[in-house]
Amino acid sequence: MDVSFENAEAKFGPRVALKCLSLRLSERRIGIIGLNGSGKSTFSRMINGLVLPSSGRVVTNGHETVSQGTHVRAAVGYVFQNPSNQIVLPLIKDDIALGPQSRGLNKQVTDKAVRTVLERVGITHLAERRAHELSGGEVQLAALASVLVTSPDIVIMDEPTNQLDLRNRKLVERTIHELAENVIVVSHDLALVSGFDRVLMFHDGELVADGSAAETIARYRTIVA
Ligand SMILES: Nc1ncnc2c1ncn2[C@@H]1O[C@H](COP(=O)(O)OP(=O)(O)OP(=O)(O)O)[C@@H](O)[C@H]1O
Repeated sequence: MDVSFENAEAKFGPRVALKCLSLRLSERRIGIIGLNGSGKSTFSRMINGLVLPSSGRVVTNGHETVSQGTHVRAAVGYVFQNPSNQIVLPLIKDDIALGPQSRGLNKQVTDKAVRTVLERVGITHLAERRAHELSGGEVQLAALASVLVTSPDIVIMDEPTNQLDLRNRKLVERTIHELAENVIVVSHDLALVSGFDRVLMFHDGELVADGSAAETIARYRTIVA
């Protein structure tokens, strides 16, 4: 992964959601923490071009997010805060098949890719299930499978353990830790990011801490204390 923010700022109307920021991300596992409304999701959405900079630029794996959005989105898979919204087809296996199908892969190759990713995420038993029947943890894993099947270099997950019970949280946490892809996780779950290579903390739209997980989490505790 190679992500650069070059004097990048994000505004929604007059409101600055992310203040001017320059940094480079190359670590394999990056956590993003901070209070509600601090700019975490905005920052993570700028990496895949969902939010475009109002000034400056963001370059993801060599592609500028404004002018090369298609390349950026191919490189970055995004699991949203409410992943049930990103599962669009009733059956989980059909939804996961959408990615390979949209790349023009034939049925045989698509079916194999779907089987492989279901096994990888440990949800083969959910293939024929309907999204609205699944638990929160199962939905997270199904959305993750839909993203992984497109072979992204970077996977961003926004609040992946939010509202999960302890068992599902552990399941999702273990799955994230086993991913071979580069991972960026936005979370209020400090335990989840505590083993990551680098953790950033935002406060009021500003990057206020950037370092090891232990350093940044310690700083976060001083802010919420
Ligand atoms: N599409 C939008 N339009 C207008 N304002 C927005 C939009 N998205 C975010 N904001 C504002 O930008 C600021 C940062 O929001 P953001 O979602 O990045 O925060 P966050 O740290 O991810 O919050 P949370 O932990 O609650 O998810 C907030 O004040 C929010 O209201």
